[in-house]
Order: sequence, then C-alpha cells, then structure tokens
Amino acid sequence: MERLLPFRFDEEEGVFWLLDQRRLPLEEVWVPVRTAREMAEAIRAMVVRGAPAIGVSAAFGMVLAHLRGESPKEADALLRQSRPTAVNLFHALDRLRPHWGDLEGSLREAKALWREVEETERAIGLHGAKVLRGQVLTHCNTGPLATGGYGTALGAILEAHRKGRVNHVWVDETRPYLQGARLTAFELKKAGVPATLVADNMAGFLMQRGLVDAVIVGVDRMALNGDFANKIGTYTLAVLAHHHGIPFYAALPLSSVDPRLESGEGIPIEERSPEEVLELKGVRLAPEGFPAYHPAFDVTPHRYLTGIVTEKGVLYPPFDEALRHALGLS
Ligand SMILES: CSC[C@@H](O)[C@@H](O)C(=O)COP(=O)(O)O
Repeated sequence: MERLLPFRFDEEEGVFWLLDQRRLPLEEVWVPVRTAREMAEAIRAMVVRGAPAIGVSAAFGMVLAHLRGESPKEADALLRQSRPTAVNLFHALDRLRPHWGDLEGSLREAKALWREVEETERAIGLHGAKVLRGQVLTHCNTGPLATGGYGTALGAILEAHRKGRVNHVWVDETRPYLQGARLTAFELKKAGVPATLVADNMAGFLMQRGLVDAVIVGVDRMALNGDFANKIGTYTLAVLAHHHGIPFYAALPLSSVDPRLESGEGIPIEERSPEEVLELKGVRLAPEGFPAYHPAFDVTPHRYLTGIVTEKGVLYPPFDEALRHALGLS
C-alpha cells in the first residue's frame, strides 16, 4: 500500500508540495509552496497541521527561503508567527538557524529532521502498542498526515492493531475543525482498521458502558512535569477517563517537550477565528452576529496521565523525573 504523506519535496524544481488537509477526505489536492512566506501562510491556514508535520514543513520553509533569496531572518520570523502552540515549529526553526545563508546546510538539516520524525515514530509505535488493548478512543489526528512519519498516538494504535491487540477504535470527530472525522477516519479506513466515528460529547457515554479500554492522544507541547497541550477537548477526555478508571496515554517524540517550561501554565494557547465554530464548511450554524470562542488547544494536568509514550519507551510517574532522565537533563 502506498504510504500516506502530508508533503513531498521536489528537489529539482525547489517546490514543497502539501496535501491540502482542509479538503480531505473528499478531495486529494496538492498545493505547491515556493517561498517561506507561502509556507507560513499554509501552516496558519492549516493546509498542513499536526505538531511534527508543522515542524518539518517549517524546516523546508527555510530551505525555500534560501532557494528564493528571501531573507532568512524574515523567513524565520514569519514562520515563528504562523502557529503558537506546537513546540516542534520552534525546535525546527532553532535547528535551521545555524544554517542561515547556507542552502546545502539547510537542506541537509531539514532532511535530517524529517528522517528523525520517521525514526522516532517507529519507536513510539512499537512502545505504544504494548500498552493498548481492546477498544481504544482517540482525539484529533495524530497519524502520518499529522507528522510526515508513521504517526504518534495513531501510529501506536495502528501498530497495536497489526499485532492483534486493538480490535476497534472510537474516533472523536474533534470539533470544530473535525480532524477526527475527516483525517483520522480517512487514515483508519485506508489502513483497514475497524473504527467508529463519534461526536466529542459521546465519550462519557461510551466509557460508562465499558466500551473504552484505553485512551491515547498526541501532544503539541509538553512541560517538564508532564502537563501537556493538545487539541481542545483532550482535557475533558482525561477527566472522564480518570473518573472511569480508564488508562489515559499521551504519545509524543521527546522533541515535543519544552524544557524551558516547568508546568503547563506557560504553554501559549492558540485562539483561532470564531468563524470556525460558527460555520461548518461555509454553512452558518448560529444566528448572525452571535459571538463564539475558539481556543484551539487545552492543557491536561499530568495527574490524569497513566503513561507517556516516547521513542525511548513508556514513562510512568513521577513524570518530572522520568522526563528529565529521558531528555538527559539529570
Ligand atoms: C502527532 S500530532 C499531535 C498534535 O499535533 C495533534 O494531536 C493536534 O492537536 C493537532 O492539532 P492541529 O490544530 O490539527 O494542528
């Protein structure tokens, strides 16, 4: 089966192609990106999204800046402003900084970053598969489309299904952008995994009925104590899972940990346009002029986590010690 990827780089033409995730699953449209400015706009508009995929795209954005003669300083600043929560964006740009003014060096670094995403996610999948069984519930989209590799939380689910440990996936639709309904459902269908779509407000019902054996989600930014930001609605799921005694896991590459943050309080939360709540694909849902609020992420306190799945294995409490050790900080 052909691998599903959110982007590809045409090195000859110097064009980074993005699979337009706003149009999936109904249409598979590839969008050419030629400049860092275009890349920053594509990330902001969520043509490409998901923390690791944003990181790789930003790195190639810097490559495009060098190819097109844009100022690396301005390109870096534009890309940094595109989305605030996923730390992978900033990690990627920090890695490209020593190669400003050096096309070959930036290309090498961007390719290395992409390769690392793939390698770490293979390991995350193998470790994560060991802790999942039966029916698993997930939120947002954390598969290959969100990363450019094999996926984080969804990568673990896919691996657990291949091993016969997981037999069914509950897919949260993930209002308002519908990453679950559109993208996770698309990926699970392609992979042939038995799965069912539910609206976000159905998770409690499923748990009460004993239909969820574990919850696993991705991460946009984790603090050193294990508090983490992920797609809005994750916190609600964590509290529900805790109440029902259901194991709750976060899966991430260690590059999604922000070592400057001791707790989740300092994680910047992106606020997106209220229109994304008021409308669905351009169709108005609420009365004209009615206000809406759209925080795109929430922060889940570490006490709700059973374990953190990383490329170095599954970490258990106390998470601050385990994370520092995994990051080589202690
Ligand atoms: C492996 S991706 C982890 C997270 O990036 C994912 O769960 C998520 O919240 C994505 O949000 P998005 O707003 O679609 O970029």
